[in-house]
Amino acid sequence: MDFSKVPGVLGRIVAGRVQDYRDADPDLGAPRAGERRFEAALRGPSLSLIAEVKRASPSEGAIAPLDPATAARAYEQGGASAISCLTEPRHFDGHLGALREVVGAVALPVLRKDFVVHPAMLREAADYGASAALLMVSVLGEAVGEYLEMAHHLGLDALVEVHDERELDIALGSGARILGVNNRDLTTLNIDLAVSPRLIRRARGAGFGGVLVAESGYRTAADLGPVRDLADAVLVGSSLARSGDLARATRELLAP
Ligand SMILES: O=P(O)(O)OC[C@@H](O)[C@@H](O)c1c[nH]c2ccccc12
Repeated sequence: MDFSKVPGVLGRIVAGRVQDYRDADPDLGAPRAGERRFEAALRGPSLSLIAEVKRASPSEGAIAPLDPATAARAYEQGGASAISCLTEPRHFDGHLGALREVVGAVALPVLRKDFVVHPAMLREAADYGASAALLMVSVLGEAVGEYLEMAHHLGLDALVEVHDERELDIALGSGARILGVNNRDLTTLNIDLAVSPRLIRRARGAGFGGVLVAESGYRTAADLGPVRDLADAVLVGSSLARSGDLARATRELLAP
């Protein structure tokens, strides 16, 4: 695949990951049974929360020096339904070891949050105990369908992420069961909370029956209003990570 056309900040992050995995073995090995734990955790009568272990980001720089296992436990105590763990090292201060620590610390399903550009990244996610991996249409384009099959081969759920109508149409055609709509444009880092409601309505209108996740930029319970009766789940990182009391911040975010 040619990733050199990915624009802006996202392009720079992706270029680093392409380098990191240039010589990695693409072999996935034998098929593994899928438990679909991540998907199941997000379905439910009320809005579910995926709480993210996020120590830094390109838009905010250092966020908080979280210990991944401690942070994940606090999110679990606060009522999160799943944990997202960033493993990208250069821009998000994540690492693969954090994934294993988080998986060992909580009973909740864990998402490997990274810029997947190589099959080995999915094999690692499964080897380190993740229940799911992020696949970004802004990075993979039409190849997202192949990556989805690889994730399922490994027994992983996939959160297929989109940011605009064109990406959504690719995701809908890929066979994705879990769709995430990112309010943040990763090429410019601008946030617009109107993006998730708009694309979630479009996905439902197109007959999508899977799980829908609104992502990025949510700080308060009030912020969740526009997606409360629309999305199955929200993905929140920075505002929880920065709060100083992660369990309490999680509880307050989920309070209706
Ligand atoms: O910190 P926030 O604004 O609550 O956002 C969390 C999450 O949505 C964000 O970290 C994210 C969404 N998609 C991504 C893709 C790669 C890296 C990070 C992300």
